[in-house]
Amino acid sequence: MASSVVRVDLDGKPINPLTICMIGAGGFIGSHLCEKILNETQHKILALDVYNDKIKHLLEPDSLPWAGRIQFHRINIKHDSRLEGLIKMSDLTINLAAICTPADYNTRPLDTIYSNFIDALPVVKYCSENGKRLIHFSTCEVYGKTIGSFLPKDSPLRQDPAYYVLKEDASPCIFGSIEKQRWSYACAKQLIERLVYAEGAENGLEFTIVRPFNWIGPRMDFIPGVDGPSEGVPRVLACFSNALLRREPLKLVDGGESQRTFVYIKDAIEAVLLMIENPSRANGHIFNVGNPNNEVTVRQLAEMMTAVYANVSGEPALEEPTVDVSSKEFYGEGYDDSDKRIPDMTIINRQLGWNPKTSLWDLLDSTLTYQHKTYAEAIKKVMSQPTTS
Ligand SMILES: NC(=O)c1ccc[n+]([C@@H]2O[C@H](COP(=O)([O-])OP(=O)(O)OC[C@H]3O[C@@H](n4cnc5c(N)ncnc54)[C@H](O)[C@@H]3O)[C@@H](O)[C@H]2O)c1
Ligand SMILES: O=c1ccn([C@@H]2O[C@H](COP(=O)(O)OP(=O)(O)O[C@H]3OC[C@@H](O)[C@H](O)[C@H]3O)[C@@H](O)[C@H]2O)c(=O)[nH]1
Repeated sequence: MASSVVRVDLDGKPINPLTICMIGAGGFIGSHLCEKILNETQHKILALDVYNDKIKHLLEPDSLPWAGRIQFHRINIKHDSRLEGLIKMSDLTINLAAICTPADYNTRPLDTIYSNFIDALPVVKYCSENGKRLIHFSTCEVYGKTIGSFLPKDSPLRQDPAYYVLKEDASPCIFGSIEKQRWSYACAKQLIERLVYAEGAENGLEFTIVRPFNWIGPRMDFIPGVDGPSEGVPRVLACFSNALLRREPLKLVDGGESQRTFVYIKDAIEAVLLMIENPSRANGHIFNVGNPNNEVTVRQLAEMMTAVYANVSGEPALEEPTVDVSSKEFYGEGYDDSDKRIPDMTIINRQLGWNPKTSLWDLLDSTLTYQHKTYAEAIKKVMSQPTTS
């Protein structure tokens, strides 16, 4: 519950209640951010999205303690004249709306580019023209590949952090060729970052850019055939959860050699709340938000999730828990991958004093407990239905 004690910022100054226009509030990150803001602050939320399933529990019933502080607007920002008015009514806009599943980047590159660049343009423009603060969600994918990935496999320099740690103000953005349409998303996100940055430099827009590094946890994406299309391909957490729930082998794309750092959504959301409530420390900055201590290869992630799920569900793991697939088979033509993603934490540490807390084992334990509770019965039902041939 939000306490009546006056909240203070990192410099000890009282925080006035804000009205926040949150675009994409019905998604994975948005749902956790809404929950946190409603539970712990007095801020008001104008929640914009095309869907609200993931925030239904925050909207109903009317007797909820924060009922007057969240208002849902079913809006597609591609074409809705209400957008500017809602931004004008707010102190701060947070833009989370995007197509952000890799399976779409090379198969629906136009939708990906429109969603991540063109559709975000009016949001930036309305904030700039109306003197409103903007927190824009970008991605760690803007870094693309590491410099180290271009070194010979046996080069000792590959072990040198200078060749792989990703720094907001120093690392280059390295993408593949245009035929590798995987990079359509990263490229669109990079251009909108540059636009936001330029609005800050030329027109004084007060902005913060967030680069999430694989935030994971409950409510991420969908389970194909249960709360999303059967043929849909979500991000890796939901792909692996789906396989575990169905007792099918986890698919390792191109050997599962790529590396990722995973951060627990609840840790990451704390960083976002610090940005919201400390504008003087957050404005004008780009922040990596990730957990450099939680690095694994995708193969290791599969092994850990298999072990944790066996524990959570009480069902023994499959004898052959993984299977290799090529990226062409899994994602189609034009897929490419980031090799390694370690966030440098200097800027977020210095400006906001934020550090992630949760280990990968712990976050997988709570997330897979949620997946099992939420989906195990539904999957049994789906799997017992006769398939149409
Ligand atoms: N989850 C991560 O680890 C991660 C990593 C890097 C970047 N990001 C970025 O963070 C943001 C949120 O990601 P998420 O994981 O919550 O994704 P998500 O898909 O769960 O949420 C995005 C939400 O935006 C909504 N949306 C999309 N287009 C819209 C439109 N035209 N009008 C209104 N609503 C629209 C969707 O319905 C969805 O609810 C995205 O910008 C994404 O690129 C996330
Ligand atoms: O079933 C699967 C799914 C995915 N993978 C692999 O697992 C890795 C991670 O895949 P994810 O689906 O989580 O997506 P990525 O980490 O590549 O990109 C994500 O990162 C940052 C965000 O901007 C986006 O949410 C998304 O682009 C990739 O190497 C992918 O090839 C598998 O091996 N098997």
